[in-house]
Amino acid sequence: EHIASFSHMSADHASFPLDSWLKCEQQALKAERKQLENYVHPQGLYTVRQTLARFLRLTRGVKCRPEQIVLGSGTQQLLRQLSSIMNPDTTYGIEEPGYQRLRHLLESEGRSVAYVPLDDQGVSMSYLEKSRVSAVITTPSHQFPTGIIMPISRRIELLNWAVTNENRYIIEDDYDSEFIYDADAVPSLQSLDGSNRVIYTGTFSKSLLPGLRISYMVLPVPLLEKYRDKLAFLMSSCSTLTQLTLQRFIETGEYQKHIKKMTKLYRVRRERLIEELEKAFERTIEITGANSGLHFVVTVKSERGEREILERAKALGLEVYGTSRFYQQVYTSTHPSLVIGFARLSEEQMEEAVTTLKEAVYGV
Ligand SMILES: Cc1ncc(COP(=O)(O)O)c(CN[C@H](CF)CCC(=O)O)c1O
Repeated sequence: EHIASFSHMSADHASFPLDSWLKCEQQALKAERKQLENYVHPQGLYTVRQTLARFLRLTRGVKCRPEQIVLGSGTQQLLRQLSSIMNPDTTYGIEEPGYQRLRHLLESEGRSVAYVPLDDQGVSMSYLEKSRVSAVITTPSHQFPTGIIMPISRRIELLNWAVTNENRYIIEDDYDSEFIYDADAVPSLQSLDGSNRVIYTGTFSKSLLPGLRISYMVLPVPLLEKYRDKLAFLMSSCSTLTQLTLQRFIETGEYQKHIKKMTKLYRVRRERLIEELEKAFERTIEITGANSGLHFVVTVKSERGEREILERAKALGLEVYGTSRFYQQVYTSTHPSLVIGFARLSEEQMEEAVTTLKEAVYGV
Protein backbone atom coordinates (compact mmCIF):
# COMPACT_ATOMS: atom_id res chain seq x y z
CA GLU A 1 0.00 0.00 0.00
CA HIS A 2 1.23 3.55 -0.61
CA ILE A 3 1.71 6.19 2.07
CA ALA A 4 0.27 8.66 -0.43
CA SER A 5 -0.85 8.76 -4.05
CA PHE A 6 -0.45 11.32 -6.85
CA SER A 7 -2.31 8.89 -9.11
CA HIS A 8 -4.20 10.51 -12.01
CA MET A 9 -6.31 7.38 -12.46
CA SER A 10 -9.18 7.85 -10.10
CA ALA A 11 -11.67 10.21 -8.52
CA ASP A 12 -11.86 11.00 -4.81
CA HIS A 13 -13.76 7.87 -3.77
CA ALA A 14 -13.85 9.09 -0.15
CA SER A 15 -16.20 11.90 -1.24
CA PHE A 16 -18.48 9.75 -3.38
CA PRO A 17 -22.12 10.41 -2.32
CA LEU A 18 -22.77 6.78 -1.48
CA ASP A 19 -26.11 7.32 0.34
CA SER A 20 -27.77 9.23 -2.49
CA TRP A 21 -26.35 6.81 -5.06
CA LEU A 22 -27.72 3.84 -3.09
CA LYS A 23 -31.12 5.54 -2.77
CA CYS A 24 -31.26 5.99 -6.56
CA GLU A 25 -30.22 2.37 -7.02
CA GLN A 26 -32.88 1.03 -4.65
CA GLN A 27 -35.55 3.11 -6.37
CA ALA A 28 -34.38 1.76 -9.73
CA LEU A 29 -34.44 -1.82 -8.47
CA LYS A 30 -38.01 -1.40 -7.19
CA ALA A 31 -39.50 0.70 -9.98
CA GLU A 32 -37.80 -0.86 -13.01
CA ARG A 33 -37.95 -4.62 -12.38
CA LYS A 34 -39.32 -5.13 -15.92
CA GLN A 35 -36.29 -3.46 -17.50
CA LEU A 36 -33.95 -5.55 -15.37
CA GLU A 37 -35.65 -8.82 -16.34
CA ASN A 38 -35.13 -8.16 -20.06
CA TYR A 39 -32.36 -7.15 -22.42
CA VAL A 40 -32.43 -3.45 -23.21
CA HIS A 41 -31.71 -1.49 -26.41
CA PRO A 42 -28.12 -2.12 -27.70
CA GLN A 43 -27.34 1.59 -27.32
CA GLY A 44 -28.66 1.67 -23.78
CA LEU A 45 -32.15 2.45 -22.41
CA TYR A 46 -33.86 5.14 -24.48
CA THR A 47 -35.14 7.01 -21.41
CA VAL A 48 -31.60 7.09 -19.99
CA ARG A 49 -30.30 8.42 -23.30
CA GLN A 50 -32.99 11.14 -23.18
CA THR A 51 -31.68 12.22 -19.78
CA LEU A 52 -28.10 12.12 -21.04
CA ALA A 53 -28.93 14.14 -24.19
CA ARG A 54 -30.44 16.91 -22.00
CA PHE A 55 -27.46 16.68 -19.61
CA LEU A 56 -24.87 16.96 -22.41
CA ARG A 57 -26.65 19.93 -23.97
CA LEU A 58 -26.78 21.70 -20.61
CA THR A 59 -23.21 20.97 -19.50
CA ARG A 60 -21.24 20.85 -22.79
CA GLY A 61 -23.49 22.38 -25.43
CA VAL A 62 -23.59 19.03 -27.21
CA LYS A 63 -26.44 19.00 -29.77
CA CYS A 64 -27.88 15.53 -30.22
CA ARG A 65 -31.01 13.41 -30.06
CA PRO A 66 -31.11 10.35 -27.76
CA GLU A 67 -30.95 8.13 -30.88
CA GLN A 68 -27.37 9.34 -31.47
CA ILE A 69 -26.06 8.27 -28.07
CA VAL A 70 -24.40 4.90 -27.41
CA LEU A 71 -23.76 3.91 -23.79
CA GLY A 72 -20.83 1.58 -23.14
CA SER A 73 -18.77 0.09 -20.33
CA GLY A 74 -15.74 2.28 -20.85
CA THR A 75 -14.26 4.46 -23.57
CA GLN A 76 -12.24 1.63 -25.08
CA GLN A 77 -15.39 -0.45 -25.76
CA LEU A 78 -16.97 2.48 -27.54
CA LEU A 79 -13.86 3.19 -29.61
CA ARG A 80 -13.71 -0.50 -30.58
CA GLN A 81 -17.29 -0.30 -31.85
CA LEU A 82 -16.60 3.00 -33.63
CA SER A 83 -13.51 1.67 -35.44
CA SER A 84 -15.57 -1.29 -36.68
CA ILE A 85 -18.09 0.99 -38.46
CA MET A 86 -15.62 3.56 -39.81
CA ASN A 87 -13.70 3.19 -43.04
CA PRO A 88 -11.32 0.22 -42.56
CA ASP A 89 -8.44 2.19 -44.08
CA THR A 90 -8.90 5.10 -41.67
CA THR A 91 -5.64 6.29 -40.13
CA TYR A 92 -6.27 7.29 -36.52
CA GLY A 93 -4.26 10.20 -35.15
CA ILE A 94 -3.29 9.75 -31.50
CA GLU A 95 -2.00 12.78 -29.57
CA GLU A 96 1.68 12.52 -28.66
CA PRO A 97 1.85 12.49 -25.64
CA GLY A 98 -1.55 10.85 -25.36
CA TYR A 99 -3.66 8.01 -24.05
CA GLN A 100 -1.65 5.02 -25.16
CA ARG A 101 -4.33 2.49 -24.21
CA LEU A 102 -6.43 3.76 -27.11
CA ARG A 103 -3.46 3.28 -29.43
CA HIS A 104 -2.99 -0.30 -28.17
CA LEU A 105 -6.70 -0.95 -28.70
CA LEU A 106 -6.66 0.36 -32.29
CA GLU A 107 -3.47 -1.56 -33.13
CA SER A 108 -4.96 -4.75 -31.65
CA GLU A 109 -7.86 -4.23 -34.08
CA GLY A 110 -5.35 -3.94 -36.95
CA ARG A 111 -6.11 -0.26 -37.51
CA SER A 112 -3.46 2.13 -38.80
CA VAL A 113 -2.31 4.72 -36.28
CA ALA A 114 -0.15 7.83 -36.53
CA TYR A 115 1.12 10.23 -33.85
CA VAL A 116 0.05 13.86 -33.79
CA PRO A 117 2.46 16.13 -31.90
CA LEU A 118 1.10 19.00 -29.80
CA ASP A 119 1.92 22.67 -29.66
CA ASP A 120 0.80 24.99 -26.85
CA GLN A 121 -2.77 24.99 -28.21
CA GLY A 122 -3.23 21.24 -28.57
CA VAL A 123 -2.94 19.06 -31.70
CA SER A 124 -0.53 20.60 -34.21
CA MET A 125 -2.42 21.68 -37.35
CA SER A 126 0.75 21.99 -39.43
CA TYR A 127 1.50 18.34 -38.69
CA LEU A 128 -2.09 17.24 -39.24
CA GLU A 129 -2.34 18.94 -42.64
CA LYS A 130 0.81 17.12 -43.87
CA SER A 131 -0.09 13.73 -42.37
CA ARG A 132 -2.22 10.83 -43.63
CA VAL A 133 -4.41 11.02 -40.51
CA SER A 134 -8.13 10.89 -41.38
CA ALA A 135 -9.59 10.55 -37.84
CA VAL A 136 -7.86 12.51 -35.08
CA ILE A 137 -8.56 11.56 -31.45
CA THR A 138 -8.18 14.65 -29.29
CA THR A 139 -8.79 15.64 -25.65
CA PRO A 140 -9.51 19.39 -25.96
CA SER A 141 -10.89 20.11 -22.47
CA HIS A 142 -7.75 19.12 -20.58
CA GLN A 143 -5.33 17.42 -22.97
CA PHE A 144 -4.36 14.07 -21.53
CA PRO A 145 -1.69 14.19 -20.01
CA THR A 146 -0.34 17.73 -20.64
CA GLY A 147 -3.50 19.54 -19.46
CA ILE A 148 -3.57 21.97 -22.41
CA ILE A 149 -7.03 23.52 -22.93
CA MET A 150 -7.55 23.82 -26.69
CA PRO A 151 -8.58 27.43 -27.41
CA ILE A 152 -11.63 28.17 -29.57
CA SER A 153 -9.38 29.33 -32.45
CA ARG A 154 -7.70 25.94 -32.69
CA ARG A 155 -11.08 24.21 -32.45
CA ILE A 156 -12.26 26.15 -35.50
CA GLU A 157 -9.04 25.28 -37.38
CA LEU A 158 -9.53 21.61 -36.52
CA LEU A 159 -13.15 21.66 -37.72
CA ASN A 160 -12.04 23.32 -40.96
CA TRP A 161 -9.47 20.56 -41.42
CA ALA A 162 -12.20 17.93 -40.93
CA VAL A 163 -14.66 19.41 -43.44
CA THR A 164 -12.15 19.62 -46.31
CA ASN A 165 -12.38 15.87 -46.90
CA GLU A 166 -15.50 13.76 -46.33
CA ASN A 167 -13.43 10.91 -44.93
CA ARG A 168 -12.10 13.02 -42.09
CA TYR A 169 -13.43 12.88 -38.54
CA ILE A 170 -12.63 14.32 -35.13
CA ILE A 171 -13.09 12.01 -32.16
CA GLU A 172 -13.56 14.46 -29.30
CA ASP A 173 -12.68 12.63 -26.10
CA ASP A 174 -14.07 15.11 -23.56
CA TYR A 175 -12.24 13.38 -20.72
CA ASP A 176 -11.63 15.21 -17.46
CA SER A 177 -13.85 18.12 -18.59
CA GLU A 178 -15.99 18.33 -15.47
CA PHE A 179 -13.69 20.40 -13.26
CA ILE A 180 -12.49 23.86 -14.34
CA TYR A 181 -10.64 26.34 -12.11
CA ASP A 182 -8.95 29.37 -13.69
CA ALA A 183 -10.44 29.19 -17.16
CA ASP A 184 -13.88 29.54 -18.76
CA ALA A 185 -15.51 26.41 -20.15
CA VAL A 186 -14.77 26.34 -23.88
CA PRO A 187 -17.67 25.03 -26.01
CA SER A 188 -17.23 21.43 -27.13
CA LEU A 189 -16.05 20.79 -30.69
CA GLN A 190 -19.31 18.87 -31.19
CA SER A 191 -21.33 21.99 -30.40
CA LEU A 192 -19.46 23.89 -33.14
CA ASP A 193 -19.72 21.12 -35.74
CA GLY A 194 -22.25 21.75 -38.50
CA SER A 195 -21.03 19.02 -40.83
CA ASN A 196 -21.33 15.71 -38.97
CA ARG A 197 -17.57 15.48 -38.49
CA VAL A 198 -17.34 15.11 -34.70
CA ILE A 199 -17.85 11.94 -32.68
CA TYR A 200 -18.14 13.02 -29.02
CA THR A 201 -17.14 10.61 -26.25
CA GLY A 202 -17.23 11.06 -22.48
CA THR A 203 -17.20 9.11 -19.25
CA PHE A 204 -18.35 9.27 -15.63
CA SER A 205 -15.05 7.81 -14.41
CA LYS A 206 -13.66 11.08 -13.10
CA SER A 207 -16.86 12.81 -11.97
CA LEU A 208 -18.25 9.70 -10.23
CA LEU A 209 -16.13 6.52 -10.09
CA PRO A 210 -14.10 4.55 -12.64
CA GLY A 211 -15.55 1.30 -11.30
CA LEU A 212 -19.07 2.18 -12.47
CA ARG A 213 -17.85 1.64 -16.06
CA ILE A 214 -20.36 3.96 -17.69
CA SER A 215 -19.19 5.96 -20.71
CA TYR A 216 -20.96 7.29 -23.80
CA MET A 217 -20.42 8.38 -27.37
CA VAL A 218 -22.54 10.66 -29.58
CA LEU A 219 -22.56 9.63 -33.24
CA PRO A 220 -23.24 12.06 -36.09
CA VAL A 221 -26.32 10.84 -37.98
CA PRO A 222 -24.50 9.32 -41.01
CA LEU A 223 -22.39 7.18 -38.66
CA LEU A 224 -25.49 6.28 -36.64
CA GLU A 225 -26.97 4.77 -39.79
CA LYS A 226 -23.76 2.71 -40.27
CA TYR A 227 -23.94 1.70 -36.59
CA ARG A 228 -27.50 0.44 -37.08
CA ASP A 229 -26.49 -1.48 -40.23
CA LYS A 230 -23.38 -3.12 -38.85
CA LEU A 231 -23.81 -3.40 -35.08
CA ALA A 232 -27.52 -4.04 -34.55
CA PHE A 233 -26.57 -7.49 -33.24
CA LEU A 234 -24.71 -6.01 -30.20
CA MET A 235 -26.21 -6.09 -26.72
CA SER A 236 -25.72 -3.09 -24.45
CA SER A 237 -22.37 -3.43 -22.69
CA CYS A 238 -23.10 -1.36 -19.61
CA SER A 239 -25.24 -2.54 -16.72
CA THR A 240 -28.94 -1.64 -16.94
CA LEU A 241 -29.03 -1.07 -13.20
CA THR A 242 -26.13 1.39 -13.41
CA GLN A 243 -27.86 3.16 -16.31
CA LEU A 244 -31.10 3.52 -14.33
CA THR A 245 -29.32 4.59 -11.15
CA LEU A 246 -27.31 7.22 -13.05
CA GLN A 247 -30.51 8.49 -14.68
CA ARG A 248 -32.13 9.07 -11.29
CA PHE A 249 -28.92 10.54 -9.93
CA ILE A 250 -28.95 13.14 -12.73
CA GLU A 251 -32.74 13.78 -12.78
CA THR A 252 -32.88 14.41 -9.00
CA GLY A 253 -30.10 17.03 -9.28
CA GLU A 254 -27.74 14.93 -7.15
CA TYR A 255 -25.14 14.90 -9.94
CA GLN A 256 -24.95 18.68 -10.29
CA LYS A 257 -24.83 19.03 -6.48
CA HIS A 258 -21.93 16.56 -6.40
CA ILE A 259 -20.01 18.39 -9.15
CA LYS A 260 -20.43 21.73 -7.34
CA LYS A 261 -19.17 20.23 -4.08
CA MET A 262 -16.23 18.44 -5.74
CA THR A 263 -15.19 21.51 -7.77
CA LYS A 264 -14.92 23.49 -4.52
CA LEU A 265 -13.04 20.66 -2.81
CA TYR A 266 -10.65 20.06 -5.74
CA ARG A 267 -10.02 23.79 -6.21
CA VAL A 268 -8.88 24.17 -2.60
CA ARG A 269 -6.81 20.98 -2.74
CA ARG A 270 -5.17 21.97 -6.03
CA GLU A 271 -4.22 25.43 -4.71
CA ARG A 272 -2.82 23.95 -1.48
CA LEU A 273 -0.80 21.36 -3.43
CA ILE A 274 0.65 23.98 -5.78
CA GLU A 275 1.67 26.06 -2.76
CA GLU A 276 3.31 23.07 -1.07
CA LEU A 277 5.15 22.10 -4.26
CA GLU A 278 6.43 25.64 -4.86
CA LYS A 279 7.50 25.92 -1.22
CA ALA A 280 9.37 22.59 -1.24
CA PHE A 281 10.88 22.79 -4.74
CA GLU A 282 11.31 26.59 -4.98
CA ARG A 283 12.54 27.59 -8.46
CA THR A 284 13.41 24.07 -9.56
CA ILE A 285 9.97 23.07 -10.92
CA GLU A 286 7.55 24.24 -13.57
CA ILE A 287 3.82 23.45 -13.15
CA THR A 288 1.73 23.26 -16.35
CA GLY A 289 -1.78 22.14 -17.35
CA ALA A 290 -3.33 23.03 -14.00
CA ASN A 291 -6.30 25.15 -15.16
CA SER A 292 -8.74 22.24 -15.26
CA GLY A 293 -9.01 18.51 -14.59
CA LEU A 294 -7.76 16.38 -11.73
CA HIS A 295 -4.05 16.37 -12.50
CA PHE A 296 -1.29 18.67 -13.76
CA VAL A 297 2.31 18.22 -14.95
CA VAL A 298 5.37 19.06 -12.86
CA THR A 299 8.67 19.39 -14.75
CA VAL A 300 11.74 19.21 -12.51
CA LYS A 301 15.26 20.47 -13.15
CA SER A 302 17.24 17.49 -11.92
CA GLU A 303 20.09 15.37 -13.23
CA ARG A 304 18.13 12.31 -12.10
CA GLY A 305 16.05 10.81 -14.96
CA GLU A 306 12.35 9.99 -14.77
CA ARG A 307 12.84 6.25 -14.35
CA GLU A 308 15.13 6.69 -11.36
CA ILE A 309 12.82 9.26 -9.75
CA LEU A 310 9.85 6.87 -10.11
CA GLU A 311 11.84 3.95 -8.71
CA ARG A 312 12.87 5.99 -5.68
CA ALA A 313 9.30 7.25 -5.21
CA LYS A 314 8.01 3.68 -5.29
CA ALA A 315 10.62 2.60 -2.73
CA LEU A 316 9.46 5.51 -0.55
CA GLY A 317 5.81 4.33 -0.79
CA LEU A 318 4.66 7.15 -3.09
CA GLU A 319 2.41 6.37 -6.09
CA VAL A 320 3.27 8.69 -8.98
CA TYR A 321 3.58 8.34 -12.77
CA GLY A 322 5.87 9.98 -15.31
CA THR A 323 4.86 11.48 -18.66
CA SER A 324 7.02 9.06 -20.65
CA ARG A 325 4.23 6.48 -20.22
CA PHE A 326 2.16 8.64 -22.58
CA TYR A 327 4.72 8.85 -25.37
CA GLN A 328 4.85 6.26 -28.12
CA GLN A 329 8.37 7.36 -29.10
CA VAL A 330 11.03 7.19 -26.40
CA TYR A 331 12.07 10.71 -25.40
CA THR A 332 15.01 11.39 -23.18
CA SER A 333 13.92 14.85 -22.12
CA THR A 334 16.52 16.79 -20.22
CA HIS A 335 14.01 17.70 -17.52
CA PRO A 336 11.83 14.80 -16.36
CA SER A 337 8.12 15.56 -15.93
CA LEU A 338 5.64 13.87 -13.62
CA VAL A 339 1.85 13.59 -13.79
CA ILE A 340 0.60 14.89 -10.44
CA GLY A 341 -3.00 13.89 -9.68
CA PHE A 342 -4.72 15.27 -6.62
CA ALA A 343 -8.05 13.40 -6.54
CA ARG A 344 -6.69 10.80 -4.14
CA LEU A 345 -4.55 13.11 -2.02
CA SER A 346 -6.04 14.30 1.27
CA GLU A 347 -4.99 17.62 2.83
CA GLU A 348 -3.50 15.76 5.81
CA GLN A 349 -1.23 13.66 3.57
CA MET A 350 -0.20 16.56 1.36
CA GLU A 351 2.85 17.90 3.14
CA GLU A 352 4.34 14.45 3.65
CA ALA A 353 3.61 13.48 0.05
CA VAL A 354 5.39 16.57 -1.27
CA THR A 355 8.38 16.05 1.05
CA THR A 356 8.60 12.43 -0.09
CA LEU A 357 8.41 13.54 -3.73
CA LYS A 358 11.27 15.96 -3.11
CA GLU A 359 13.24 13.14 -1.51
CA ALA A 360 12.63 11.00 -4.61
CA VAL A 361 13.81 13.78 -6.94
CA TYR A 362 16.75 15.25 -5.01
CA GLY A 363 17.35 12.96 -2.06
CA VAL A 364 20.73 11.21 -1.86
C1 LIG B 1 -7.79 10.24 -22.43
C2 LIG B 1 -8.70 9.30 -21.69
N1 LIG B 1 -9.97 9.13 -22.14
C3 LIG B 1 -10.85 8.32 -21.51
C4 LIG B 1 -10.46 7.64 -20.36
C5 LIG B 1 -11.51 6.95 -19.55
O1 LIG B 1 -11.77 5.75 -19.88
P1 LIG B 1 -13.03 4.99 -19.25
O2 LIG B 1 -12.98 5.14 -17.76
O3 LIG B 1 -12.80 3.60 -19.68
O4 LIG B 1 -14.27 5.62 -19.82
C6 LIG B 1 -9.15 7.74 -19.90
C7 LIG B 1 -8.77 6.93 -18.69
N2 LIG B 1 -7.44 7.23 -18.24
C8 LIG B 1 -6.77 6.12 -17.61
C9 LIG B 1 -7.25 5.98 -16.18
F1 LIG B 1 -7.12 7.18 -15.56
C10 LIG B 1 -5.28 6.37 -17.69
C11 LIG B 1 -4.57 5.07 -17.52
C12 LIG B 1 -3.08 5.19 -17.76
O5 LIG B 1 -2.47 6.19 -17.31
O6 LIG B 1 -2.58 4.31 -18.43
C13 LIG B 1 -8.26 8.60 -20.57
O7 LIG B 1 -7.00 8.74 -20.13
